[in-house]
Amino acid sequence: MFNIFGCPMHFGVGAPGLKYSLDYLRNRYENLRIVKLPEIPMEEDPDCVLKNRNTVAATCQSIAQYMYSVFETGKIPLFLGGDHSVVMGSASATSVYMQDHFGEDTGLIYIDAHADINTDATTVSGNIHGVPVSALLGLGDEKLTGFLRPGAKFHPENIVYLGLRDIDPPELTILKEQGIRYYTYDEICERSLSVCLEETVSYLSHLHYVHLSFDIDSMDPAIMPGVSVPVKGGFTEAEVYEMFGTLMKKLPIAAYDIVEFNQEYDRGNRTADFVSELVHFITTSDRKDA
Ligand SMILES: NC(=[NH2+])NCCC[C@H](N)C(=O)O
Ligand SMILES: [Mn+2]
Repeated sequence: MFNIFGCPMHFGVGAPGLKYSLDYLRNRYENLRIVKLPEIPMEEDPDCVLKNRNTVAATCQSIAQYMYSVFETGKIPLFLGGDHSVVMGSASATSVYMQDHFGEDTGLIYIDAHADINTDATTVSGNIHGVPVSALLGLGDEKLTGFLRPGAKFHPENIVYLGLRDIDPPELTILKEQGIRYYTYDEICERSLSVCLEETVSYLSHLHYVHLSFDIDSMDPAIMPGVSVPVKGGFTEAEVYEMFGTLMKKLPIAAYDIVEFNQEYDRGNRTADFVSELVHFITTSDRKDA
C-alpha cells in the first residue's frame, strides 16, 4: 500500500548530521524497509546566492522521478528527508502525476515552524531549505522551478500552512501577496487546533489530491530535539497525531513527507522513535483515500 523511501539531503542547509540520519533510521527500524535515494553532487557556481543549488536541483529531480514511478505502481509515497528542500522534488511529483493522469490540481498542507517561502532575492541564509514553497509556486531561481515540467506546480489558494512560528519579514510579504492561508502556532493555540483543522479541511475540500509535508521542527524542540533549525515552542506529540488523524480521515492525502530529522541533535532516540511511530500511525490509520 505504501512505499517508504527517503533521501539524506543535507545540501539544502549544510547540517552534516543529516548525511547519516536517514541511514540511522534505516538501520534502527529495519522493518520499515526504507529505500534510499542518494544525493547527487554537481559542480557549483561559487557566485550563486543559493548554496549548493545545482546539487540540490539534481537530487530533487531524481526524487521527483522516483516518486512519480511510485505513483505508477499504485502505492502511496511516504517520503523521509533530509532537509526540507526535498519537497521541491516530492511535491512536484504529486502535482505533475495528478495533472497528467486526472487533469486535477493538487493541494499542499505544510506543517512547519518556518514558511520556507524565501526566494533567491530575499534569503538571508542562502539555504535552499528556506525557499522550496516559492519554487513550487514557480517563483525565484529557474533551476528550482522545473522539476518534471517547467513552471508552477501549486496555486497559492490550494496551500495551507499549520504551525508557523518563525517567519522572516520578506516571507510575510510573499505570503500576503500570494494570499496564502496560514495558521501560526499562536493562532492555533488561541482558536484551538480542532477549529483550525476544520477550517483547513473545508478550505481544501474542492481538491481530489493533497500533498502533506511535515517538518519535525514544527514540534517543540524541548520534546523533539533532533532537528537542525529548532524554534522555541511548537506542537506536542498529541497535537501532531490529532492533525494527521483528522487530515487523513477528511482529506484525500495522496503523499506524505516527514523531513528534517537530524540525529546529531537527538537525545535518547526520542525524535528517531517518534518518526518511526508516526510512520506506523500513517500506514495503519483510517484514511480517506485519494
Ligand atoms: N525547513 C527549514 N527548517 N527551514 C528553515 C528556514 C529558516 C530561514 N527562514 C531561512 O530561510 O534560512
Ligand atoms: Mn521546513
